[in-house]
Amino acid sequence: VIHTPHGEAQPPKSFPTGIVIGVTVPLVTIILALVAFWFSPWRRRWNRERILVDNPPRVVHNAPRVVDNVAPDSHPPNLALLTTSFPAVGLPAVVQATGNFSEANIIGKGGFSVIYKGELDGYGTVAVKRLKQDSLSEKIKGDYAREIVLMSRFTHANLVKLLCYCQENAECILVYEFMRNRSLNLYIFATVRRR
Ligand SMILES: Nc1ncnc2c1ncn2[C@@H]1O[C@H](COP(=O)(O)OP(=O)(O)OP(=O)(O)O)[C@@H](O)[C@H]1O
Repeated sequence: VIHTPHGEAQPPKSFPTGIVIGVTVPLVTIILALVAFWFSPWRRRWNRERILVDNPPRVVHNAPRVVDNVAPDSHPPNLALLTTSFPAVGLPAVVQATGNFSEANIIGKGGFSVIYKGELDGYGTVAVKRLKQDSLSEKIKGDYAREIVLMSRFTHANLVKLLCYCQENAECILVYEFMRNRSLNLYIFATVRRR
């Protein structure tokens, strides 16, 4: 209570409601938008794009062409793959590496794939990303081919290395270097945050 010179008691002055609402509502909206963005797939894509923009591709000129790696009796490779130079691996080798895609070797699940840990001849410990058969739409196959074309041209500390691929018997499989002990997100996003 505030006392005037005349001794009359006056109620304490508060901020006008309009100002309080005018400041609080935009502030809360901005905070909610930031939280939503932080957990959204857009942030992941944005981070990936920043890595690619900051680090232009290093084109590999001397790797063997994909077409040289395709066994004569296997399916013809996707057209997009012919434009790249990248090692393919046979399905029997991947089956052996993952213990016939054993449940015990599953280390992760993606939206369209299951990821297995494996020991692949010539590569050592690897992560095998096997696209789910029920997810193999034309779009997903296109994304798979694009991932091979793009990843075969990039080498960067923040990108998990794609070692080879397997496209046989309707299987679409990507073989990556195995990242030990930690979530991939930590590898992918950590350096971007430090910048
Ligand atoms: N190279 C790797 N080394 C170790 N673990 C891996 C590797 N790749 C994937 N994983 C494991 O699998 C999980 C899912 O992988 P990832 O995030 O690549 O799937 P995704 O991109 O969601 O899949 P999709 O393309 O099907 O949507 C990861 O969180 C991680 O635990």
